[in-house]
Amino acid sequence: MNGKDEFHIKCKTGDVGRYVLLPGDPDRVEKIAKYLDNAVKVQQKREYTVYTGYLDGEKVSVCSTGIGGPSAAIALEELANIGGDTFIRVGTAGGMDINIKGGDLVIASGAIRNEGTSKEYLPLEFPAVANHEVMSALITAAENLGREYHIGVVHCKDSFYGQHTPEKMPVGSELKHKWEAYLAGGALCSEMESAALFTVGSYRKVRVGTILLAVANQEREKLGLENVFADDTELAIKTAVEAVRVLIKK
Ligand SMILES: O=P(O)(O)O[C@H]1O[C@H](CO)[C@@H](O)[C@H]1O
Ligand SMILES: O=c1cc[nH]c(=O)[nH]1
Repeated sequence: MNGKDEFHIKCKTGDVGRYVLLPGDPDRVEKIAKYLDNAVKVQQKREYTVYTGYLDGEKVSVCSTGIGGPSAAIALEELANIGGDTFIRVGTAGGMDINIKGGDLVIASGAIRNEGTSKEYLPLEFPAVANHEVMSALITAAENLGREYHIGVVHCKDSFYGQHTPEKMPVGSELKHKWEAYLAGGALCSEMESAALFTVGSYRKVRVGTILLAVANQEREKLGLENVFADDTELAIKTAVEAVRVLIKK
C-alpha cells in the first residue's frame, strides 16, 4: 500500500476504510470484525488492534482506542490521516439517569467535556456533539433491529475511580458536586472517550457518533433500586454495524 505508517497505529493509506468502528477494549475488535466480510487483522500496536473487511462491498475497519481521551484522540487523528472519515464508537458506560438499566443501549447526542484531552483542541465553550448523520444512522439501525434505545448527553471523565469512589479522592467533594449537576442536567451515563472523539472529529471535519452498552447504574444502586449488571456488548455491536450499512446505503 502507499504512504508512510502512522506513528502509533502503524497503518497507512489503503489499510483502513472510510468507515471505522471504534471500541475501547481491544478484545472487542474481533467480536466486531466477525460481522465484516473477509476481515483480516491489519495491525496490533499498543492499545490499537486494527481489522479491515467489507460490508455491502464497502471497505470497513475496526480499531480499538484503549481507555480514555488521549489514546482515542490519537487513534482518530491517525485514522483520519489515512482516509477514515466516518467513525462509530462502540463502547460501554455506567448508567447515571435512573431510567438507564444494565443492558440498555445509549446513543450519545453529545458529551460532557469533564476530561482533559478535548481541552487541548478547543475551548470548553465549544460543545462536544455527535455528528447528526451518524447519530441518525444509529437511531435508524436500532429501529431496523427492533431494539430500544435512549438518546442524550453522556458524561466523559479521565478517572474511572473518580466516578465510582469519589469519596476516596482528595478532590472528592468537587467530583460529587459536579456529578450532581450533571445528573440534574440529565446526563444519561458515564464513559471516557466520546468527548475527545467528538471534539477531535469537529476539528478534523470527520463524522463521529457513539453507541454504548450500559453495564450497570450506580445511581440505581444508591437509591436501592434493582441494579442489573450486563457485559455483553453484542447488541451495541450489531446496532453499530447496521448503522454503518445505513450510512453506506446513503
Ligand atoms: O468499554 P470501553 O469502550 O473501553 O468504554 C468504557 O470502558 C472503559 C472503562 O472501564 C473506558 O474506556 C470507558 O469509556
Ligand atoms: O461505570 C462505568 C462503566 C464503563 N465505563 C465507565 O467509564 N464507567
